[in-house]
Amino acid sequence: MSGVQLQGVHVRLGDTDVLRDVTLALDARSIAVVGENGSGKSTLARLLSGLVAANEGTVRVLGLDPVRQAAELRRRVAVIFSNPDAQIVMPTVAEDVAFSLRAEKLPRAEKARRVGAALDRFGLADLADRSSHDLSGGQKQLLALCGAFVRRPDLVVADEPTAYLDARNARRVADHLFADTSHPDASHRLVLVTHDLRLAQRCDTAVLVQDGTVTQVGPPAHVIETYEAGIPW
Ligand SMILES: Nc1ncnc2c1ncn2[C@@H]1O[C@H](COP(=O)(O)OP(=O)(O)OP(=O)(O)O)[C@@H](O)[C@H]1O
Repeated sequence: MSGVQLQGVHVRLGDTDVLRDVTLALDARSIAVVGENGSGKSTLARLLSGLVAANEGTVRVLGLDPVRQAAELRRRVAVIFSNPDAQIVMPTVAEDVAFSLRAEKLPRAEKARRVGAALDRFGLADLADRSSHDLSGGQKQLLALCGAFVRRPDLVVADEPTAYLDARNARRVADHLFADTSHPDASHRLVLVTHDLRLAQRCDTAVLVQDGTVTQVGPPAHVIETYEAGIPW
């Protein structure tokens, strides 16, 4: 299964060339995307999730064309944002996780089993009947993750998933994102947009985005060094 391949990609939003001439071929299991505010990282994440289309160039994610094979991409790619409120739709925690499986053709008992296992795994079993909107920010992000992982995605695209979390919840969320790929619900690849450079270090490879273009790809330590060297203190 191939990962991410971009060839000469341009994305224009309004009057802005947000991504310019991006060419990438990445097969790492975890990819960090780092760079300054407004450099184009979220747009790159949205491009890989099929939420934004390229104006020029070719995009392949897991070998799929995100425009022509949008339904298949949505089935195999899960997206996590900084603000979990954008992803929580059902009144209770258990219903919200079950909602993620609505499109899966599975027997009802199997769906219930998967929801139960996912709630356990994300430490939400005791909160199953609680109102999803009354959870704390950290619990909500775990719920968003639970809803993403219950579908057993092949790729998780996470855009600053720890931005609003305290240290303990940030670590919990990160541990789930990087979870042992032998776990039945976690044999996924990860694209992680983050300003947390320690988190970026945990990835297999990193991409530096500067002013709408990818300027470096390589081991996270090298890419972070380049990024930090370019910041005027
Ligand atoms: N829908 C849009 N229309 C016009 N410009 C946009 C749109 N979305 C994003 N942009 C612009 O594209 C640029 C890149 O935005 P993007 O959100 O991808 O950056 P980012 O690197 O994720 O930033 P941050 O680290 O602050 O989240 C910014 O200048 C932003 O204002």
